[in-house]
Amino acid sequence: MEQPEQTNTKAGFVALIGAPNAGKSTLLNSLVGSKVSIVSRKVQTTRALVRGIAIEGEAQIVFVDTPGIFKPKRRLDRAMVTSAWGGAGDADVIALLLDARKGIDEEAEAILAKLPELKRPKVLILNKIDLIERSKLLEMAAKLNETVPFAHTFMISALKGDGIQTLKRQLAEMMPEGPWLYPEDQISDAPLRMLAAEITREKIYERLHEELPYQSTVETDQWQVRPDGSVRIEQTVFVERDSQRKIVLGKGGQTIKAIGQAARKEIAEIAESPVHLFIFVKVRENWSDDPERYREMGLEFPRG
Ligand SMILES: Nc1nc2c(ncn2[C@@H]2O[C@H](COP(=O)(O)OP(=O)(O)OP(=O)(O)O)[C@@H](O)[C@H]2O)c(=O)[nH]1
Repeated sequence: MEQPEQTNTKAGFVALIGAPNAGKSTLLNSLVGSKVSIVSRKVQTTRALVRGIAIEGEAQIVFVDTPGIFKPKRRLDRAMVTSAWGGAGDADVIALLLDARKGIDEEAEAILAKLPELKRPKVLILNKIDLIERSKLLEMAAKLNETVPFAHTFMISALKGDGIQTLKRQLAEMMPEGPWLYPEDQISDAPLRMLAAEITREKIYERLHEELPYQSTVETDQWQVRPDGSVRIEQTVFVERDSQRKIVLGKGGQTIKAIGQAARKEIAEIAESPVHLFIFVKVRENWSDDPERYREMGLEFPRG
């Protein structure tokens, strides 16, 4: 793994919580770089989706999205809200991103009421400060800090780049010491790999959720850009029993074929290039107890 040789590296997860339009994508783009914008498509079935990986000095900061927390609408979203909060609870830092111009609306209040349940360090990020008077901004920050004790409050304009460097530096500071979670040469496509896995998982779920509730996980093992610009992707679906493997494959491989076709189409859209997708189905007992599988999903293995 390529990373600075010193032992004082830091790495961790930041759960970025923000209502639609708060400016999450804009912020991630300026923290992480251009690649992440490709990943703005919402996959709402996920527990925690890696949206981008930023490097600041010796620190690697992995931003995960916790979708569905704000006003979940679809049935599946509602079912995932509990675990989305769980995902945020596993993060090293929880960052609440609010549109300062909107003030503290109903959605923000609902989040603020739940935040204290998560026993992790929290930071407040007030975005779009270019659109609001300073006195109003300070008033809002004070009010929010009365409700929830935030470790830090940042006032930024994601669009104009104001306050971004300070935010990045402070988040890096807050990461726990430890080796980097992703090798440097994989950083740019890590969110895409993860998203591609999520898409395939979504397709499996859509077709088989009655027969296969939460018993499969998907990993992207290979993401190789070929000279003609197409991408060769290999994924593995892990199930817990051979009977489940048979279900995923279907009669004469029909089910996995249909899943693969649907997934390939969507992955090609996010990759913005033709995709050759190869899916393998493997039985691995107790994958849900294996820390490595969690890391692959961009999650920390639940402690205790
Ligand atoms: N004026 C101003 N506009 C901003 C700022 N940050 C984001 N915006 C705008 O707010 C809108 C929503 O921004 P997005 O980054 O798409 O926000 P998002 O909906 O949270 O992102 P998703 O998670 O992808 O849905 C866009 O039109 C942005 O240009 C800011 O600091 N100032």
